[in-house]
Amino acid sequence: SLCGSAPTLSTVCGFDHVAYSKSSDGYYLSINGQRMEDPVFICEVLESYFKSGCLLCDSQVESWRRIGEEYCNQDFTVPVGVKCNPNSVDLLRKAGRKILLQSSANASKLDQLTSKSQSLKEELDIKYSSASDSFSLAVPGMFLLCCAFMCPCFRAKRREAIEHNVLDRHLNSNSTSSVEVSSASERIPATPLRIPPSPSRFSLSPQLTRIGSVHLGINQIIKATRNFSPSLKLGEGGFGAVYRAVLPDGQVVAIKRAKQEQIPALRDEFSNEVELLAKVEHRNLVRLLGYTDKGNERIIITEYVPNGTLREHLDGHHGKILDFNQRLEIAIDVAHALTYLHLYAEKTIIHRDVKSSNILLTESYRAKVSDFGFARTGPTDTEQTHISTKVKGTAGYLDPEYLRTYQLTPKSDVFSFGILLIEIFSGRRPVELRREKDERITVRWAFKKYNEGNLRDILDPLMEEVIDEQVLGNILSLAFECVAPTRADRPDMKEVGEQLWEIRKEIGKSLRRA
Ligand SMILES: Nc1ncnc2c1ncn2[C@@H]1O[C@H](COP(=O)(O)OP(=O)(O)OP(=O)(O)O)[C@@H](O)[C@H]1O
Repeated sequence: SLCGSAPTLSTVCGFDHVAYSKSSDGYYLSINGQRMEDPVFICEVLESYFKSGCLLCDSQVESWRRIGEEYCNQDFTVPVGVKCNPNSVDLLRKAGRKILLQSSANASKLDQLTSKSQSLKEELDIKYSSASDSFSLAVPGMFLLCCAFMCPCFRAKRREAIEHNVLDRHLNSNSTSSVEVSSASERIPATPLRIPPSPSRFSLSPQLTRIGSVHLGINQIIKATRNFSPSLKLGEGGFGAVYRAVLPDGQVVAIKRAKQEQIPALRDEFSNEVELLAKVEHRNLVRLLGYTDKGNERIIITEYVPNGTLREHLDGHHGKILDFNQRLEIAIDVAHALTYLHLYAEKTIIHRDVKSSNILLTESYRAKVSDFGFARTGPTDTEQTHISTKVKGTAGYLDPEYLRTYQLTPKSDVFSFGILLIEIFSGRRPVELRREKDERITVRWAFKKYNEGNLRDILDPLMEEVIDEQVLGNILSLAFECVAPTRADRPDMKEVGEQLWEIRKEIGKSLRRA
């Protein structure tokens, strides 16, 4: 069978190091040390190999063809005139250049960006155990970095995993969960800039017991939440369940209780959230009021934000649909919150998990950024441009450069914000696997529409207003700047906030003129 012969399925076709390995859960492909898993682009890329002539050089071409047939349900016929090309890297590069000439520089950047972030997104969705035996093949990086293959023999199992992890997460549930790539810290990124993981995650200090304005013992918390009554449960995230509670003085708070079974593993996350929340005070950030770190309980008490999450509103779960101005105000609020974290908090704070389910809304539709479970303090030393750390965050919002290098900077939040901005105005989640193939990656789909001049197609169809195309264009081009594949090309959060503010001012002026 194909899988039986899989370890001999080796191709030399370029310069990237690609390992086809076996682990306890089946076969997988990794490129330059990165495990890859991408059901969306897999067939596109396979096709591109055939078209380039790359796979034709491979004695295993028949096996590859069978993968195409079985996995993609497609017959990858080789285009007439294409011959085995051992230098297909050049060929692919030329193809790349042609694309570059055809579209704007941004278009090509975005192409790389979306494909990379998508493949890595999938990688994040499924955690693997480490590989046992492996072999290598080399293929053109430009395409392969974007994508991955699957052996048909592990297809069924993989599909199950993908369906479970990705479809459930993105389609069947209303929230997108945060994940951690636990193997990341073990990998050596290909960068001379890498520094050892920073010990800057400071531990709980005695002063912290004095933080916040709410001091409750565990018994008082049990009373306030009616023994963590399911009827008071607001939701559940990676850290644990969140309850609404009324304190004896009438104050309404949110109580976040760590999952019992995960307390040892959550210790870092708990202290992280507490310490960071304790240091921030901004009207667009959820305020920490108190915490309990006793015995077998880890509990955080925060300000209660009464109007649900941004994602729920985009899904129409709260009845009224957010109008254009409300969406713009929400985007500005989030930009302000992140600017504060990056620039004005006691230390640079990188949120690392900016997403629509972490944006809570007040009754007047002002946004508050919550969930600091993954937040990290940024570089402390002015010489230092980044910190190196495990990759954490949520699939679809993750900065591809951070994924590749494990170097975290505030620009990773800028990337997530760009994805969020498109989500806010399109209503679409970053990844929607139930859509047509070319619409699944929202940022890619939006960029195509934008380039074709069909800006209005991007707008959330639930919004009934007619939006000025110039305004919409300005918002979208800002979002595309934020999601530039390299952080150097992204604006910082302060500039983003200022640009959004300008856009709002322009809207005000044109309304006055009308
Ligand atoms: N301060 C709050 N006020 C009101 N509701 C809240 C508050 N904090 C959280 N919630 C509700 O509880 C839910 C779970 O929140 P939590 O921050 O634990 O997880 P999440 O962001 O949905 O997921 P993950 O932990 O995977 O990022 C939220 O979706 C929201 O509905």
